[in-house]
Amino acid sequence: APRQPAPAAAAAGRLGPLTDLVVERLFVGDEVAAAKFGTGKPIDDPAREEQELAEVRERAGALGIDPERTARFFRDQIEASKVVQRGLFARWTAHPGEAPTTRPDLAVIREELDALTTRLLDQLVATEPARDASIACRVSAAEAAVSAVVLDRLDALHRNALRTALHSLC
Ligand SMILES: O=C(O)C(=O)C[C@]1(C(=O)O)C=C[C@@H](O)C=C1
Repeated sequence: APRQPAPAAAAAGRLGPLTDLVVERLFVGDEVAAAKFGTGKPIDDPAREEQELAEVRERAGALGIDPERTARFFRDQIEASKVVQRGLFARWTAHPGEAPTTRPDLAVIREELDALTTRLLDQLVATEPARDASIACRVSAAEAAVSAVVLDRLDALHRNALRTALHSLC
């Protein structure tokens, strides 16, 4: 069964709180997979993605952070969710006994994703000065990622997804 989305444990460093939200969103990907698996509903929903990206571009502008950079960050989060979903679909197809037995409501899950978007935007604002092209940013990102992997006990699939999610952070 997919892990229930829970607040991630506190990852280390100045990018820790942002990374915790990123991990929380990855685990919502488990819920999305459970909502779609066996229904014929495709993992990719380009219209929903465009709506999410348009929304964050607009809100980024209002928050005083770069709209295109913010959209790129969310594109990475969406791609990471798809890494999780594809991996779980493959796992559940190969091992039907591991497939979820209850199907969550995608509409409810999307409300959770929308709530996470607001919190992620707040953290993008808070970390904006730290997210430059510096070595210090990369060290902070690595510190946060490594601690999240350990504290949240991320398996190989979620570790890969986390790498995708943090790809353009610095
Ligand atoms: O809402 C969905 O259907 C999801 O699969 C979640 C999500 C996302 O991460 O926001 C990921 C892939 C889809 O293409 C659209 C959105």
